[in-house]
Amino acid sequence: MTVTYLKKALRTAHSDESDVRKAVAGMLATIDAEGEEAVRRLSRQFDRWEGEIVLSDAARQAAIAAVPERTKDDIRFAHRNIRRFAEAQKATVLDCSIEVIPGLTAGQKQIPVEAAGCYVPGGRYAHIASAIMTITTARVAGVSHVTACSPPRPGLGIPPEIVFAMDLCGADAILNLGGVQGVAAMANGLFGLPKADVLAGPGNQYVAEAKRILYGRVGIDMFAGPTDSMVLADATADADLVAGDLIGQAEHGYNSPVWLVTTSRSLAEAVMERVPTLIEALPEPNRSSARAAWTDYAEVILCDEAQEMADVADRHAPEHLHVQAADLDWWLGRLRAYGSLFLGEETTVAFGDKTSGPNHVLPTSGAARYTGGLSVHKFMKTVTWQRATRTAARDLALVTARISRKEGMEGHARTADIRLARFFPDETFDLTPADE
Ligand SMILES: NC(=O)c1ccc[n+]([C@@H]2O[C@H](COP(=O)([O-])OP(=O)(O)OC[C@H]3O[C@@H](n4cnc5c(N)ncnc54)[C@H](O)[C@@H]3O)[C@@H](O)[C@H]2O)c1
Ligand SMILES: [Zn+2]
Repeated sequence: MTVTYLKKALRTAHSDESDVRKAVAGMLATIDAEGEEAVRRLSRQFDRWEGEIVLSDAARQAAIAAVPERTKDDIRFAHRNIRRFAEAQKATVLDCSIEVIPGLTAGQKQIPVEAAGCYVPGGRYAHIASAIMTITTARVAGVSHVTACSPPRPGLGIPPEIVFAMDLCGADAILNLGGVQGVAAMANGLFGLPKADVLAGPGNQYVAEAKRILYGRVGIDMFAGPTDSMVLADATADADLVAGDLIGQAEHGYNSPVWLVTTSRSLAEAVMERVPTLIEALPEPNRSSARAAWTDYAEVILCDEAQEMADVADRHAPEHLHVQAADLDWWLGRLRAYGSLFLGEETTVAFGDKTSGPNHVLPTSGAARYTGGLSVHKFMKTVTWQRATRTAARDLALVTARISRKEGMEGHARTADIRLARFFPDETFDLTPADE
């Protein structure tokens, strides 16, 4: 491959992994040992929060009353779209059954988990949309109990718009908790709430690492840490739109990579020229985040042809992938690794982030190589069942006994033997592997 880096990243999402891992593992161990007391202490330490942990009904209603009507309508619009999309997904998650051999019927069933814990990030921005994405999806999947948590603002608690969204989307309980302590409180079932079976939601590197370590004890949606975005653009793309889209996503945080991959040197140069102006025009603290993300993490990659651009995209496996190039159907057919794909300049990643329908909780740091984003499936278990007639049991028992003996598993073999003896007392069977 002959790609040319017009700009190279100085750091990657994996640069400071081991420090974060150590810090988070220590915090989780403390919470395991000391429970709610440790959670309160960490909440004081990281979020300067001294107030109630489980939001009371009165506080919930007070927050809802404080949200302007237009904001409520906007949140309802987004909720409707995200719910409609999740419901369409749910309709594709089906039970099935077949007769595998005559008399042996087997099937799969979809069972939602009992309890979900939804993390709504909020350290820097008030991620209203993350509340909608996680809680709505859990509800559509059929989860019985949904807990949501988000970092409280010192002295104020969770921003009222987030509380409104959590309530609208169906959160049973709301915790004034962020970070590792929020994730652990939901996983461990502290503060009188059920233990979460699945944790979902994006967050910073501490949140993502806490979920990763807890995985196994609980299910998680995926590794969803610092956000990343790639734009694939050819000579037909509009440099202003491309530059704006890159910097728009770079404001997420100092460690949010954005990548431009293009076949057009002149487009790349035009974008790189516009970027500094766009960064400087942002308010603080967004400006500092975007500047750091651009300086340290961004890449601009020049390719010879579209096929090569697609290969670069597949290797990065970006969370968000935005094609601003000719022949959108070709790209849709060709691209293999992304969390969510945006086709054409009429849409943009921010539409997906906030309102359009497909989920915005997506795999980051290359996790799109092996998983898609949050969907109803992540809150459901595909389980299987089987039942047999005596005729089918006869065929199955013979083979099971012989394979079990080949494996050295005599106990297994005897569960087959006894059935043959019970169900077919007048017959004799050769239950040793044929070649012995
Ligand atoms: N992948 C996605 O779908 C997606 C979507 C939206 C946002 N995001 C990401 O979510 C993240 C939001 O980050 P945020 O920080 O604003 O909010 P956050 O809620 O994820 O994290 C805030 C919490 O981090 C904890 N914390 C802060 N510093 C710490 C430290 N030194 N040690 C231990 N814990 C510490 C605090 O307890 C605080 O409550 C961003 O990285 C953004 O890119 C991802
Ligand atoms: Zn975004």
